Amino acid sequence: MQTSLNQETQEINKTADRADILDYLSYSNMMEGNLNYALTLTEELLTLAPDNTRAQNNKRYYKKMLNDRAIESHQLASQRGEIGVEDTEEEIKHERKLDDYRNSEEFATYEKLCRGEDTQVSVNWASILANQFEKENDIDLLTRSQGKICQATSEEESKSIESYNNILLLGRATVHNAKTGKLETATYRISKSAWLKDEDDLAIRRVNSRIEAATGLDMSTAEDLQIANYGLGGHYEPHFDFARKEEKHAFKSLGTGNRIATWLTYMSDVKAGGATVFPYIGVKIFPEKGGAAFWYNLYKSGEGIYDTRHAACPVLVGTKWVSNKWIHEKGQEFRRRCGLNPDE
Ligand SMILES: O=C(O)CCC(=O)C(=O)O
Ligand SMILES: [Fe+2]
Repeated sequence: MQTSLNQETQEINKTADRADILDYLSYSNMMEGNLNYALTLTEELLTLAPDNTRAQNNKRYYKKMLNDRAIESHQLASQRGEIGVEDTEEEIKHERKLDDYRNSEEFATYEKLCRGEDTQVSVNWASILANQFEKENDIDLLTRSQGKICQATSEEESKSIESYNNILLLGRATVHNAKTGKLETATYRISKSAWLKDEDDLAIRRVNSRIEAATGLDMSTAEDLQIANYGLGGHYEPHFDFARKEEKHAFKSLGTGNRIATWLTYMSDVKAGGATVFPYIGVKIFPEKGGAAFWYNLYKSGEGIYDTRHAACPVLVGTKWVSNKWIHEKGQEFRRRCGLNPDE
């Protein structure tokens, strides 16, 4: 809401009603205990809508609460013999403070792509990738454009993957801490996920076999299929799927090498938001149920492709279901042969 208010202030052609935003924002600030700010917002609302009786009542109520609060802290201070201490400014609780990363150019590009805007693209990476993929794999059942692959799962498969049983398995998604090598939750990844094995369901076996047929890569060393569900605001900020050289412990316990490729299936449409975006190359993929995205994370030399940095944009309306298949290096020796050309 604060972001909406800031945006409305800057907009020339208004896309939202400022009075509505002030109404919601003052209420949420009151609930969080930011009474002074709630009062300021309500006073502004009353300049726009002087007859709004709820705002008139709220103004009286906030003033009374502020007054009670002042009396209470005065009494506490006098009990402690601290009379004369100046009131300090009320600090806004839960205010979103922007850290350096969120002020960075990369983050601005990520947000731009998430809004569906175009950014500068140095190469048409998506089509390069799609062509390379097409050349190496003879498959007719999939059609693709812009790195997207259609019909990766059927309606029935998606339904059975999102079944009640599997929903019960979902837990808060974690990220890998590069320093400790341990998994932990992080505010930059908000979603729920679960790992599903081949033996769990016929649908999983079928999806995995289709990925093997489509990519020509060996699935026996791949990670289990990860299903992920993003609710409102769910997102995963820019990251790499592969482990960088300094992340020595990343996939050590698996013993299957680095993540050579990612196959991402969209199991739902998303009403608004929820795109997968690649900020370095300006690619954005808005989910389409049954579609998939595929990309190599490593060159044939085994070096990481830094252009694959990507993110899951916040879901704005609706809910998003995806499944991830991370394919590993081991077992691909004859399927995707090593190369010495650094750009291959
Ligand atoms: O959900 C998406 O669009 C991308 C998810 C992703 O990048 C991941 O889970 O590693
Ligand atoms: Fe990812």
